[in-house]
Amino acid sequence: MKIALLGYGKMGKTIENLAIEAGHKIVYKSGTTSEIGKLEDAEVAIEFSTPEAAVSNILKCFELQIPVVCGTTGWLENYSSVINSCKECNGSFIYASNFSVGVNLFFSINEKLAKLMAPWKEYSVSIEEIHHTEKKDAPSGTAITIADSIIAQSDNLERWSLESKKDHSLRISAKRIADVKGTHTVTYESDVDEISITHKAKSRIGFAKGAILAAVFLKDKKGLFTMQDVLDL
Ligand SMILES: NC(=O)c1ccc[n+]([C@@H]2O[C@H](COP(=O)([O-])OP(=O)(O)OC[C@H]3O[C@@H](n4cnc5c(N)ncnc54)[C@H](O)[C@@H]3O)[C@@H](O)[C@H]2O)c1
Ligand SMILES: O=C(O)C1=N[C@H](C(=O)O)CCC1
Repeated sequence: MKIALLGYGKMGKTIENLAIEAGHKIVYKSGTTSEIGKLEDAEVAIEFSTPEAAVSNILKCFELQIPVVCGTTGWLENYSSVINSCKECNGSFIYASNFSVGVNLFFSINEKLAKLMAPWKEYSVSIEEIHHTEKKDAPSGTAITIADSIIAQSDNLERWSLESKKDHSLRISAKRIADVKGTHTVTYESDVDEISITHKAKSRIGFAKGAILAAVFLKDKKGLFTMQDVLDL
C-alpha cells in the first residue's frame, strides 16, 4: 500500500517504521523540514499532525480523492463541516481519538459499565487522563470519547468539564507528566467504595498499528467509517 504521512512527529515516525516493516511504501511526507514525494501518488493518507493543521490536510485529501485516516485530536469543533465536505466530495474518512485496539476495547467496557452504573445514583463518576508534557490539547481526544459515552447513558450529566464541581458536568482531570504515552482512568465513587477501570499505553506502537489497520481497511472504500467498523466491535 502506498502511504502518505501527513505529520511526521512522534506518531508519523512510529507509523513509518511499522508500515515499512509490514511491506508498505511511504510515498509522501509532510511536517518534516521539507516535503518528501508527491501526495497524489498515495493510495491512502495517515494524518497525525496538529489541531491547527488537521482540517486543511483532511480537506486536501478529499479534493484529491485520497482516503484519509486521521488521528489528530483537538479539532473536533470542525468535525461536522469536515464530515459534510467528505460527503460532498464522495471522500473516504476515518477519525478516531485513539486507534489502539486496547483502547477501543476499553471504550466498549466503559460503555457497558456506564449502562450498569446509571441507576446507582450514590456513585459520582470522573475521568483522569495523563499524557506527556508536549501534548497540545486538553483534555485528550480519548477522554472526550469516554466522557461522551458516559454522558449518553446518564440522565443527570449534560457535558464534560475540566473544572471540578460544575453542576451536571462530568469532571475530566488532565495531567501532564514527562514521557507518559497515555493513561485513562474512569472512577465511580460512593461514600463506601470506589470502582475504577484504567487503560495504560506502554508505547505508541498500539496507536500506530491501529492506524495502519484502519488505512488497509479504508484504502478501497468510500464514505465515513469508525474504528469500531475496522475492528468489528
Ligand atoms: N488517535 C490516536 O490514536 C492518537 C495517538 C497518538 C497521538 N494522537 C494525536 O496525534 C497528533 C500528533 O501527535 P504526535 O505525538 O505525533 O505529535 P508531534 O508533535 O510529535 O508531531 C506532530 C507533527 O505535525 C507536524 N506538522 C505541523 N504542521 C503540519 C502540517 N500543516 N502538515 C503536516 N504536519 C504538520 C509537526 O511538525 C510535527 O512534526 C496529536 O493531535 C495527538 O493528540 C492521536
Ligand atoms: O500523545 C498524544 O497526544 C495522544 N493523543 C491521543 C488523545 O488525545 O487521546 C491518544 C493518546 C495519545
